Amino acid sequence: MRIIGTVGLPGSGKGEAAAVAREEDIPVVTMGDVIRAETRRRGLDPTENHGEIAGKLREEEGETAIADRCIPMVREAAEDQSGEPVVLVDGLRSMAEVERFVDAFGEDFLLVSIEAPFDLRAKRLGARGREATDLDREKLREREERELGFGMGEVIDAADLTIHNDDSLEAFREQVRAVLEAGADAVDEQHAGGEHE
Ligand SMILES: Nc1ncnc2c1ncn2[C@@H]1O[C@H](COP(=O)(O)OP(=O)(O)OP(=O)(O)O)[C@@H](O)[C@H]1O
Repeated sequence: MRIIGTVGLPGSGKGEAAAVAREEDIPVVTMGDVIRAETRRRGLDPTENHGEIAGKLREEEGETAIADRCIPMVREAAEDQSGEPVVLVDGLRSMAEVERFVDAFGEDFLLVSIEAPFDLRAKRLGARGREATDLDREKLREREERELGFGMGEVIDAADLTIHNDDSLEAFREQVRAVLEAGADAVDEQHAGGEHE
């Protein structure tokens, strides 16, 4: 079994990595979806109250509230597969969450950091234009600081391997496919990264 967790600042390419997994029929558990579902359950608007509910869940149920809800979903997605199961978990944000996944899956859990410089992420998000914040560099900075406040910087530093997403989209997708197929072994073969510059 291989459980691949991704971490990355806004616009780094996590959604794109999840799209590659889906194309390969690899199930994706999106931590943000768990928060969106909870926001809706509380009768609130997921586009406006997402950050607030993420914080509330952690306050009410502890730091691993979101990871705790994801783990049974990951197990179920793995059990549904024949052969060697692979599941992608999109969007880990704190070391408490990482530790929860390591407790649950041990060596089968691989933490992958997706990295790109701020200007490139701002440009790509501007082109994506999915949310109002995509077009606003200041809002991007604010979002980034909030994420780092949850401890994302430590998670990035703790990653087992790094994919540098500073080339073409096709080059990035190729690296993601290699990691999905071979896990950490993909790094030596594909030069998918691993060293911080
Ligand atoms: N190497 C690349 N070249 C060009 N465009 C890219 C590249 N990587 C990602 N993109 C595009 O940049 C945008 C941001 O990527 P993506 O949506 O995957 O980021 P994300 O990490 O999921 O961001 P967020 O956390 O803000 O949702 C998307 O439109 C994606 O298609």
